[in-house]
Amino acid sequence: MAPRKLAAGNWKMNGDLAALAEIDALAEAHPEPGCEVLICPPALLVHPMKGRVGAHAIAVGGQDCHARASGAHTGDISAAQLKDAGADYVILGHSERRADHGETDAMVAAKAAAAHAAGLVAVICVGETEAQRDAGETLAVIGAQLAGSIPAGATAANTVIAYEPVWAIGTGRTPTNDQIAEVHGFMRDQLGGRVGDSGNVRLLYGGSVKPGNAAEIFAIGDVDGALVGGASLKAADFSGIIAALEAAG
Ligand SMILES: O=C(CO)COP(=O)(O)O
Repeated sequence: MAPRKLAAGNWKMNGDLAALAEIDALAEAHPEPGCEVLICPPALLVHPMKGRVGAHAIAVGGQDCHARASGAHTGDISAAQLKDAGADYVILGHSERRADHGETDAMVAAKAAAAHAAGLVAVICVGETEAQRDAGETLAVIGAQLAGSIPAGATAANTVIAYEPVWAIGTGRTPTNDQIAEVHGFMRDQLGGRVGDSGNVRLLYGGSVKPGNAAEIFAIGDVDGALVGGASLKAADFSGIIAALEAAG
């Protein structure tokens, strides 16, 4: 059976063909990773990255897809096209997409349904802003995002949930362990009855995860891995996070 825990890298709008050398370094550092390893580069790099990965156990994913299978949608990419290019995953509903492109929960759910139809695992992102946390609305916000963003037919096999507090992304700030544990426990409860095999859905934490704080975060109950931005760009950094997840068992 494949390892259940997941170390996922989100390169965002970073990287070029030369950056694919990081894949070689990662594969060398983790010839047989004890957790699942995923990198989501910009769409243009999905196919060359998949080629670079070769037979190594590193999965490749997209960072967004359109809700439709094909058609007159200039500049967009379908889930089937990502799959065709070698992707096995797609990140959906990242807070940067929600902010920059006005993506709503309903749009994220439609994209996730398209991803499932194309055979991709959807990594659905949720998370509160700092103002929402300060107002005591965190669980209400996360509950509403989960209710609206997860499509019918979601299961532990085709869906991963990433909790990414907006205020922790790229800031070097992270929630306390208790705050992460509270949200992850809440999410596990919310998935019950709504997502198939909900106890096995991978729940990732994302937001300023680094080699130096990864072990502490992975020791928190119901944290099944991480969605990593900046620290996924260099193999040396991402490797430290993968090692921490492997050690967490
Ligand atoms: O948004 C993130 C991953 O999707 C987190 O980004 P950072 O790890 O750079 O904070």
